Amino acid sequence: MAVQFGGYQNEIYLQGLGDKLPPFTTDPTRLEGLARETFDPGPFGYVVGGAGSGATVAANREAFDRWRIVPRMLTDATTRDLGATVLGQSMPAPVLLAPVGVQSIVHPDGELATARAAAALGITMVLSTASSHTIEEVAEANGDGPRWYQLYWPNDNDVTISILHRAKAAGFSALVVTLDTWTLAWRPNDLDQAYLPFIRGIGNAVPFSDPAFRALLAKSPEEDPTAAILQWIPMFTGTDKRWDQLPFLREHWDGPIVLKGIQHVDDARRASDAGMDGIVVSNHGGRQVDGAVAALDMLPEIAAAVGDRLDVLFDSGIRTGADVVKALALGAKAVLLGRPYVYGLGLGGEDGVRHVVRSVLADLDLTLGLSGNRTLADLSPDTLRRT
Ligand SMILES: Cc1cc2nc3c(=O)[nH]c(=O)nc-3n(C[C@H](O)[C@H](O)[C@H](O)COP(=O)(O)O)c2cc1C
Ligand SMILES: O=C(O)C(=O)c1ccccc1
Repeated sequence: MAVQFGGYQNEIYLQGLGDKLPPFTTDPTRLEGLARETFDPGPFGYVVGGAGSGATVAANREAFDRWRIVPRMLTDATTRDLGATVLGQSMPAPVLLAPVGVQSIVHPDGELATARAAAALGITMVLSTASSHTIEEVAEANGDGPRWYQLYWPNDNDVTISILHRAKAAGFSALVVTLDTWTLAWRPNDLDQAYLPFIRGIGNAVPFSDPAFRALLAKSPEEDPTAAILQWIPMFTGTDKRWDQLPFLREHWDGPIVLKGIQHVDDARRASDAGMDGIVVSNHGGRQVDGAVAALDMLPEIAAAVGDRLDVLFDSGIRTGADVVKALALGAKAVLLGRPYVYGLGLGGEDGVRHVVRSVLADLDLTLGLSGNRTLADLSPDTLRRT
């Protein structure tokens, strides 16, 4: 049975009869403003921020704005099925939670809250290598929920193997390898406040918990946390990685592998030629290359080139149900939600994440139906008009 995500609408109206309001806004585009009022300036600047002038953060949104949905009438779309199959896994909706590091900077429960919210909805979470809680703790909080692991590919092979082992043993089913963040971009929001969470020892549990990494240190992370972090940072970003090293991951990861941060069609082809199972077309939410093309603008060409050979996922700029419709119509099988759920986490912990995700999914369900589409298979470039 398809989950009727649009039911959140009725639930909210009916709760209103008992004078109960939703925890905060149901409009994900207003979350940034709410977060600005409530988060500490360091964490807020970090989450909202982008590379350089912010041109690519803005471009990601402008790209969505150039596409409009063309609704169809009198179709059989009264009840929808948002079900999707990604990497052979069936999902109740084509939305995953993007890997976001150091979530404890916005809420003490961090990734544990995100894991619980995702599990409650049956939505797949992607856990960052830069998680504030250990791989094992997040897996426990996620319970029977579906989960993937995002790798920042360490330069040290023993550390990589250790992390992959732990993720597999903890029930993470797919590996998402992020390629676009082998160093951090020039990020004026963070630089102006001299704020970088993990260098302050906030938020990243992996360096402190991983036995293979600990074995490399002269002093334990408990004795000298700064030295541990300073050794971790250059190692875990994968500066020495090249295309010909992908077989190493195949050797040490028994499951599907997805490359995240693909923006050029030739890189998408290389991923496919390397036997990857999927890609995430993404510019990291505009946080890495200022002036980079909007991720959505590259999606149609990439989907046309490799969409029949691997699963094309998308992120960077998804805010509303309509945005999900647009990305799917342009060739994505599923999308990753980024900043909106992080704002939800900061505003309301587990319930806040749940509220944001339910809002996006309800909006998606209703927008899909009202535009005349019953399933995701009904979406195509023909659903949209470029304006
Ligand atoms: C605060 C923050 C931390 C992030 N940390 C990671 C990370 O650890 N690993 C990763 O692959 N992507 C990371 N990302 C990128 C997201 O996975 C995703 O690509 C991006 O948020 C999508 O853009 P959007 O938030 O504008 O939708 C981070 C993004 C933000 C906002
Ligand atoms: O800030 C980011 O975008 C990001 O990807 C990251 C990198 C290292 C640690 C935490 C998050």
